[in-house]
Parts: sequence; structure tokens; C-alpha cells
Amino acid sequence: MQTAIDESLQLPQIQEPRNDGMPLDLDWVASVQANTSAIERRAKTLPGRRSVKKSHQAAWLCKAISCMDLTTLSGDDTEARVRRLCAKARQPVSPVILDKIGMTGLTTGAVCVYHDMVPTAVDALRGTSIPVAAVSTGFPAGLSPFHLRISEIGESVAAGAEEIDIVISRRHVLTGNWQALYDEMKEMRAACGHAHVKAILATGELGTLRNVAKASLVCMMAGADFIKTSTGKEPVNATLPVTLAMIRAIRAYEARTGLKVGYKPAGGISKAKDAITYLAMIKDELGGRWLQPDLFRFGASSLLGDIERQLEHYVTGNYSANWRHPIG
Ligand SMILES: O=C[C@H](O)COP(=O)(O)O
Repeated sequence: MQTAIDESLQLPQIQEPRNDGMPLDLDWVASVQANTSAIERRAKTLPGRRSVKKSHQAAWLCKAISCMDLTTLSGDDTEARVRRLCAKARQPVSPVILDKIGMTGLTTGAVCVYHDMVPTAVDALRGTSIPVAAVSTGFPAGLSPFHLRISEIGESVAAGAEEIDIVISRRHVLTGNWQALYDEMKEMRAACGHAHVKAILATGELGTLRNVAKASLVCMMAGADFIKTSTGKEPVNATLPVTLAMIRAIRAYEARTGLKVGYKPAGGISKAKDAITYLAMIKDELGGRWLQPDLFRFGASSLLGDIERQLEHYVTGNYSANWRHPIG
């Protein structure tokens, strides 16, 4: 039993130039449109458009794992929980199952934790190439004093985080203060240094898809390596319409600058079939190159459990109980 790896899932990873951003182009921002009803119509058709079965489905699910920021962001996180999460990131699926589908060396794309847990995660992932992502800048509201948000980034990087998920000030979007958003993002990107920065837009709090598209563009102009939908703490987190608005902004930015920016839907993605819908949408709208962990991540705390159940079903014909997958 071998996974039929679709060619697009296996593209050799080419090192992309980092997005260093560009001067803020307010005319471009002002011209951004988002046709909400057309986007919503298209998003509705997506779940039924592509049906992948059996070995192809197993391959797509392994791809989803390799592009996952396995996350714990709870007030009651402990070092022990983070160590268990990291063990899961190293070996996300039982070796017996992976052996049966002919897959080796599978890990998650990263582990994502609060700043306080970065040293524990770095220690637990030593000897692997799995990066630690830290949510910094007063996550999730992003309303702590700006100088503290900047120093939190520096501390997370010093503690070993290679990726920093920052939260933007939603009020800059809601008041149309694009200059303030650009300046804030640019300063945060500079504070990250060599660490890659994911800009969390908190799209559920931005009001309109047009705002989402504009905020995406401004963050990319200011040098975001990734744009990310949500903290997971807003009332509405990742959705397909928001994804379409954001990835079309990524496409427009690449067309204008030649630079590829990554995309991270996060919050509320917990089903394997939803993960496949997202991957298919990315492939359709941005192309197969984006189906690699340097350009695409799921931010998810419970998706891995459902993917494991589906892979186990593929191999054994039986579904395991949820309690057998307590982490991820
Ligand atoms: O960035 C990741 C999110 O906080 C995870 O959200 P989730 O717990 O709904 O999967």
C-alpha cells in the first residue's frame, strides 16, 4: 500500500528570496476591491469541487501535516504539555501507519506556542529541523504598549524562535490608517531579524473582505513573510471567503513584485476534509509551489487528531476513537 503522491505535492523546494517589502503605495491600496458576493459564491462551490480518495487522499493528508504549525495557545499550557506536543510534531503519526503507506520522515511544519514556552519547545525539538513559532506582540489582542510588543519579539527570537506570529492593530485597518499599519508592521519585521514574521490580521475583526484584502497588501508591502488569518481567539476565525481574499492579494503582490508571500489559515480548522479543501484552493489559486511548508501552513491545535484517524482508517478500514489522539 503506497501513497500516490501527486506531482504537485512533491515539487523540489527552491529557496525563495525573502520578501523585503516595498514603499507603501497608497494608490494601489485605494484601488483594491473585493467583490464579496462573488467571493462567497466561489467559496461555496469549493468543498465539492475536488474529491480525493484512497492513496491520493492519504498523500494530501500527509502534505497537510507537513504544512501544519502544531499549536497550543492556552492559558493553562504547561511545560509537560508543550513537550508532549513537540513529541507529536517529531512523530505526528504512528510509524506502523506511515510504514504501511510508504511515508518516511514526516514531521509537522512547526510548533507554535506562547513566548513563555519557547525555551521548552526549542529544547524538546533539538536535533530536528522543526522550527518553533512564537506568538508575540501581546497576542491575541495586540494592545500592549508598542515598545513592549517590540521587545517581546526580541525576547522570543533570543529564546530561539525562528518564526514570529505578530498581531496587527485592528484599529489601523478599521480607521483606514494604512500608514500606521505599514509603519507598525515594518518595525515588527525589523525586530524579527532573521526570524520569519507571520502577520496575523484577525480577519474576524476587520469588518469587510475589502479591509482584509487591503490589510493583506499593506502587511506584504511592509515585509511580512506570511499573512495569517486569525489568532484562533476571535469569534470568527479562518474561513474560505477570507482565504480567497487573502490569497488573491498574495497573487497580486507576486505579479507586481515577483515575491512570493506565504499564507496561514488558522483557527477552527479541525477536520481532515477541510484541510484538503484548503490545499485544493491554494493549488487552484496560487499554484503547486505554494503547497510547501515555506509558503503554506495551517495553524491548528486539533486538526492532526482527525487526520490521524483518517490515515488509520485508510490503512486498517477502521476508525479509532478520538481519545486515542489526545494531542493534535
Ligand atoms: O494559530 C493557531 C490557532 O490559535 C489555532 O486555533 P485552533 O485551536 O482553533 O486550531
